[in-house]
Amino acid sequence: MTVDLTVHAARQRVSEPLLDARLVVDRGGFRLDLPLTIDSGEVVALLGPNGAGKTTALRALAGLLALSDGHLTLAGQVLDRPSSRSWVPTEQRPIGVVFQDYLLFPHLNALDNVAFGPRRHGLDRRQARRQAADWLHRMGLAEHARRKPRQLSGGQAQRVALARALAVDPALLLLDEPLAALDARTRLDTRAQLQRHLAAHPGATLLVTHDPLDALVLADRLVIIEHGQVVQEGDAATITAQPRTDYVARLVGLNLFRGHARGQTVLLADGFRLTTAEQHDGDVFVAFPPSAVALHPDRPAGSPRNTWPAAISGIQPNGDNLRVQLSGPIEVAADITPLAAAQLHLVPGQRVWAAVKATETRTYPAAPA
Ligand SMILES: Nc1ncnc2c1ncn2[C@@H]1O[C@H](COP(=O)(O)OP(=O)(O)OP(=O)(O)O)[C@@H](O)[C@H]1O
Repeated sequence: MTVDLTVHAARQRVSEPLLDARLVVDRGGFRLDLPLTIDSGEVVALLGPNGAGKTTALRALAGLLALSDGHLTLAGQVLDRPSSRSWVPTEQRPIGVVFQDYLLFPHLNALDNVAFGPRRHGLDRRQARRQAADWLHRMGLAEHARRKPRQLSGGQAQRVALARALAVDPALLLLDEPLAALDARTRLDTRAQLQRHLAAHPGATLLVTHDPLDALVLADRLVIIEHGQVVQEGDAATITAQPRTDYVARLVGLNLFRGHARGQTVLLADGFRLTTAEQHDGDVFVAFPPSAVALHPDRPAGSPRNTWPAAISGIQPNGDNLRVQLSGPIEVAADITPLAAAQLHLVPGQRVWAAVKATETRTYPAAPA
């Protein structure tokens, strides 16, 4: 009988996510209420605009902020549950943290920075250093072991910080904007290396980032929060195909409108009508990429298109193209080539005609599936 129960309990444990949390934190007038589960080996990216609650969530997980309600369970251990007054302090949580600005100890060399974690977890100096040397080797930093942080490049320092976090074999790895402080080139290399190390990490990983590319490359699943609440969650392909808020649409580089569909016509709240390729009935989102928006000096001929007069409110470089912000009956972004911009003599304030083919739009129901 006892054996059966044990087996049952073990099976239950296997099917449970490694991290199982509902993070409720009240801070002044702000409330975070974030259900969050992460499986072993899974990388989840937490995205959101400024002030959405990402740092609050990280701090609650790390034990730097107490939950007001909800629970936080990691590898079967309750780390924080206000209702049962359960609380495990930061230093006893099996969690590794990598911050944007590395936070390495400036007076310790790379080896001792990495050895710090294992030392704190009870290994003696020699064992801790051996473990640290092994991690530096895996990170391709063996020859930099004796260097102080100021003698390392940004990318190297970030890898030392990652080695330090992983050296304690954490059940949960927290990455707070880990690539934000790096220049573009280093970022590319470090992102690729990080991807390899995360794939090998058996624990759960939560990556907080503003950068959609980091999230798309590094994460298995995206959780997007706004005002302390989840607004969208899923894999990159689903979110990219069907954004559900303006923030998510901008994140994935799409123009997004909400309206009421009847057949191939969608009536937006301000009375503007968009013609779509697909037929729908009811509340829908209509999305199209900036590259689908064509600009013309005069009203374009041919009618099965959406056309409207617009004014140019901004122009910025965007990769090899220019991203043009348009105001008018609807606000959209358009991507055009520098050559087209020169031919149209585009300047802010100028009036143009915008056009989007119905076949370039995607329409999907606004009520969550
Ligand atoms: N020490 C504090 N006391 C009270 N409110 C706070 C405190 N720190 C942050 N807040 C509030 O909590 C909310 C969430 O902030 P948080 O820093 O978690 O957002 P974030 O998503 O990390 O933003 P960012 O991307 O700008 O770092 C904000 O409304 C902020 O004003």
